Amino acid sequence: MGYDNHPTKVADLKVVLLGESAVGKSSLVQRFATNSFDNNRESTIGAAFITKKIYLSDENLNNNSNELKLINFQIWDTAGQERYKSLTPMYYRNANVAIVVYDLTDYQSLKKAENWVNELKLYIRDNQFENSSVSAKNSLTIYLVGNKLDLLSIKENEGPEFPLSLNNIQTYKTSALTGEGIDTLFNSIINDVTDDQFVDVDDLDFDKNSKNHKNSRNGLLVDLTAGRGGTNSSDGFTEFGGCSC
Ligand SMILES: Nc1nc2c(ncn2[C@@H]2O[C@H](COP(=O)(O)OP(=O)(O)OP(=O)(O)O)[C@@H](O)[C@H]2O)c(=O)[nH]1
Repeated sequence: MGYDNHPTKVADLKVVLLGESAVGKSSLVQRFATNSFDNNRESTIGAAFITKKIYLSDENLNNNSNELKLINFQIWDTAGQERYKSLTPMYYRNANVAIVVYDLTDYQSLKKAENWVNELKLYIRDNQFENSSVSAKNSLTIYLVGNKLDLLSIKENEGPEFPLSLNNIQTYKTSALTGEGIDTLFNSIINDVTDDQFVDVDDLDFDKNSKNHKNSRNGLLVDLTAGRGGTNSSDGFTEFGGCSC
């Protein structure tokens, strides 16, 4: 099957990034979206919104049904500065995935990540209480990410010791600077998307004329035309909407 074919199934995946300021949330998103890194990134104001399409190639699928699946990542990159904290529930509400980021070289940022995980657990508990039959479509999965792996020397230990409350959370180590660990993190997120999160394209108004530039990366077909918007002072976007980055 050729990849000029259109996807047969599509899943919208709402992702939110949370964590202390300067741990590298925006840099992780940039690495994922455009496989690039910006040394002079400015702190996010409010939140930034980025979209990214990932096509799942045949070898990613556990069946021989000639299906091409598409995951539409809708990523909210929140500002880590304390003054924006009260806005954050607005972004994790209705999210499918929360990526809680800390800096592997900064113990305080791990404590902050622990606070976020506890807040998210309370949200999940209350949400499940309200909806007794929660499907994967409307549940929230937490991924804990220690970033700046490149700053840990081989001799050093594996980063700060984990508080017990974080023991049952999936954890990953990344470097937005080198790209190490980014594919592992996002492949896990993709693998955790369940069948009931996909809808048949026949049921959607899919734009059959859209042209996507696809690139093979670790078995995934990656659409390099990521869109972004939001209020990040470094790129000057002041409203939501698609533009190339
Ligand atoms: N060495 C190293 N530096 C990184 C890495 N990721 C980000 N940085 C740097 O850390 C600083 C903060 O990165 P950001 O991506 O802006 O951090 P943030 O968590 O989005 O910060 P806020 O927007 O304030 O919440 C920048 O100077 C980045 O260049 C990494 O993996 N390794």
